Amino acid sequence: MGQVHVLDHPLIQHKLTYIRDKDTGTKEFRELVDEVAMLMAFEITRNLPLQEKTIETPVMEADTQVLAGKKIGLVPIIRAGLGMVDGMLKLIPAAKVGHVGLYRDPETLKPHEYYTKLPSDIAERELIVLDPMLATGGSASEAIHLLKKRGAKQIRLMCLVGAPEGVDVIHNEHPDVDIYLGALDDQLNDDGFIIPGLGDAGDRLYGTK
Ligand SMILES: O=P(O)(O)OC[C@H]1O[C@H](OP(=O)(O)OP(=O)(O)O)[C@H](O)[C@@H]1O
Ligand SMILES: O=c1cc[nH]c(=O)[nH]1
Ligand SMILES: [Mg+2]
Repeated sequence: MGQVHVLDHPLIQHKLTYIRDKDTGTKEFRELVDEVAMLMAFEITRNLPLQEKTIETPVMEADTQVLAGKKIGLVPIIRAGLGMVDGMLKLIPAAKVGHVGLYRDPETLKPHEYYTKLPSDIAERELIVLDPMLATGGSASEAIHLLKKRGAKQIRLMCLVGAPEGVDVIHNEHPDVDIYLGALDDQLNDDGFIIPGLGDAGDRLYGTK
């Protein structure tokens, strides 16, 4: 079964508080999501492989390390996942970006795909699926199914806020996928919203309420 990592760095938790606050407006919300994505990128890249490199410092020769060049792919789930891309790219600028467009039907809560465009070499890349919200898990699970159908082999999922229901769905349907969250919240309400959550991430990012 995949692991769940709650990234409890104080800066992430502090910024998440203001992301959750209903009085935070669109501009600030977008900036905070960008910043938290960057901080989460710092944590999620801890496992990147290094290789030895010998250099000359001004004083002497030194055996040091540089990134081994593992290929990364970011896959935001449109719309809300787009808000996390720039923050990730600040720390992983060489990553390629694929897009999966899904919306959740408000009645059935089932995801509907409307757009997919991926780098041609996803099978060779470690993919990080981005979406601020992991609620029922339907959207993230569908995105991961879709990536696997197109050849993806290594996938991780990164969300700002998750519900236990969504975590269970990913564990059951994709036991090979580790999940990285800013917070694991209590549960879903009757409308399928995470509580306490932060509301509708896409609407808050783009001001479409
Ligand atoms: O885990 P789930 O129950 O599937 O819910 C989570 C999904 O719902 C939201 O997207 P939404 O459908 O609102 O689309 P949007 O990003 O275009 O607003 C969110 O960004 C996730 O993609
Ligand atoms: O709480 C939720 C659940 C699904 N989608 C959101 O944007 N927020
Ligand atoms: Mg939405």
